[in-house]
Amino acid sequence: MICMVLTTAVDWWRARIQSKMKERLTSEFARYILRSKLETDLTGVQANVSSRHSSEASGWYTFKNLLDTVCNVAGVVAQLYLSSTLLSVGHAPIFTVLCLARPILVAVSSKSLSSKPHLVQANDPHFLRMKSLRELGRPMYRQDILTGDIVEHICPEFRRAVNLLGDTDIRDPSLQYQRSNGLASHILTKLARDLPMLYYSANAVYNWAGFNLTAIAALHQCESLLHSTFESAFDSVWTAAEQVNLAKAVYDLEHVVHKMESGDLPYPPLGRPHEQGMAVELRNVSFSYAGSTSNALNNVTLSIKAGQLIIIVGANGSGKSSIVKLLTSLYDATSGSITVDGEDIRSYRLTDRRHATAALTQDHHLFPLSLRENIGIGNPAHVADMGMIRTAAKQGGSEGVIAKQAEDFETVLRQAFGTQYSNGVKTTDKTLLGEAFDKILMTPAADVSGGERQRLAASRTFMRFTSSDVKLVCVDEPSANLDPEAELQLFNNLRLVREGKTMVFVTHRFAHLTKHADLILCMKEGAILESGTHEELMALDGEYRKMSEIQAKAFIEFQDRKSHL
Ligand SMILES: Nc1ncnc2c1ncn2[C@@H]1O[C@H](COP(=O)(O)OP(=O)(O)OP(=O)(O)O)[C@@H](O)[C@H]1O
Repeated sequence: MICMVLTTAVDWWRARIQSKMKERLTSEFARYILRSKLETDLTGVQANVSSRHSSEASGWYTFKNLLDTVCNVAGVVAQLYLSSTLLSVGHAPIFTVLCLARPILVAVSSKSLSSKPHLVQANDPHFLRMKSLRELGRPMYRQDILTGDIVEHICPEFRRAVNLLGDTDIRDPSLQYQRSNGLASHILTKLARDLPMLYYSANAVYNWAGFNLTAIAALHQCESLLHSTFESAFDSVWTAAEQVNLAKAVYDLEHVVHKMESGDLPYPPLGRPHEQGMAVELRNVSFSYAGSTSNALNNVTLSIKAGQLIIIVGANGSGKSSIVKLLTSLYDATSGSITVDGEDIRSYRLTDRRHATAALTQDHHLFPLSLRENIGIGNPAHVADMGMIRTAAKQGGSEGVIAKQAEDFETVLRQAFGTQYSNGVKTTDKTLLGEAFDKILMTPAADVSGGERQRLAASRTFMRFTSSDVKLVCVDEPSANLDPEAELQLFNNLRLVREGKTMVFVTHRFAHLTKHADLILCMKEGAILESGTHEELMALDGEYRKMSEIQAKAFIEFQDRKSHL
């Protein structure tokens, strides 16, 4: 009775601290995983560094499994001791071996992928097609599917893929692997279970003097306990091995392929006054993206002096954005050299290089945070400074966008869902729960248009300019979603904060910018075709002049249309 009370008390106490420990360890691993993910370079993201095996819960389950293993082994030792005291000296080892037979057979014959290094790839074309078609149910495809009126095409195609797949086993590969044990080993393991019973039954018949009924009953009980403890001990040893691998995978995230090289030099270099902006030189730089067979940049040589305003123009795919990605340290050059203020770019600390550059592109996303934080985060040191945030909003042209939102600067676009589910409650129920559920589901998520998103992203970049660390600004066609007036305003505002910064503009609509440019680069097929000032390039009568004239024509047509309206 004392044992029972003690066990219950320990169990109660264990359940309480277990849930607390689980939450703590899981949150700690979640923080670790988040940091690793946030720090992964674009090269790492493209290399698709798998995080399939690294989950927040891994650490906890590893810890729990190791404890279970220790408990199970202790249980086995205790039960072996008990059975040996019940048996005469000669019988104890045989009885133990017979009890061990089944768990050992199960362990030897069972096949598990978990502790083996393995690779899995689905290659059945019908399975892959079925998966792809199933993806089309995601909300991101909804508009294309509705406007394309293709529901009636997708459903039969899905059925066709399923039919073609037939009876192919599509369960998890580890389950498929486990199943393939032969019938003989199956029968053998079943038989092994009865070995101890056979042994003491035979002994009871042939050696009845050495066995009494009480001993048999106690042994029977002991044997069942031993079976289950052995089995769970083996199980927990296997699972612990697997869990340790999973926990290791979380720590491996830290060694993710960060291909970007980082040096030791601080930037700006200590003791060197740095008021003018970053000076950059590219010498015979070639660059190709991971997995790509062709070069995005071929032997590019160019010199950007501190504080200059550079404009890069050229056809689609000519390598303009790739130059920006090298300048903003998103990638390293494949060959050739890039120097910043006279030193190899890779000799500077990567974090310093990133502090010193700011980029405004058309690929920015708004974070699921308040609009205030979305802008303020541009300069984390002043994330709560409403004065600076309002100025940045004005400069980026997002003041009006924010004023339109229900909660002004505090509006959160696409708030992450917390816990949200219902059980047996429908939105149509005329009950308090039904109404509450309806309200939860019907609260529309605030959203903005493409151009408005662009303005908010621009405001974040303006906020970033408030940091005196920024010495190079790269603006890569941020105007794709902006109307011409907003675009002009944005460029003018960007020029106004140019002081002490080198600026690189990539644009297709360069007419109003050229007069401010110190240098214009015209690119074609990954190389710089022409470079110089607007007048010099016009005099060359080449690609730049052609593009410029097409643009001027389009501009005149636009002005004509505007005056007619
Ligand atoms: N992530 C990527 N992976 C592989 N290849 C890429 C990637 N991004 C760009 N490329 C290729 O690199 C080359 C140069 O692309 P880049 O984006 O630099 O051109 P761009 O002049 O900026 O084009 P656009 O005017 O269309 O923006 C193109 O051939 C493109 O297909």
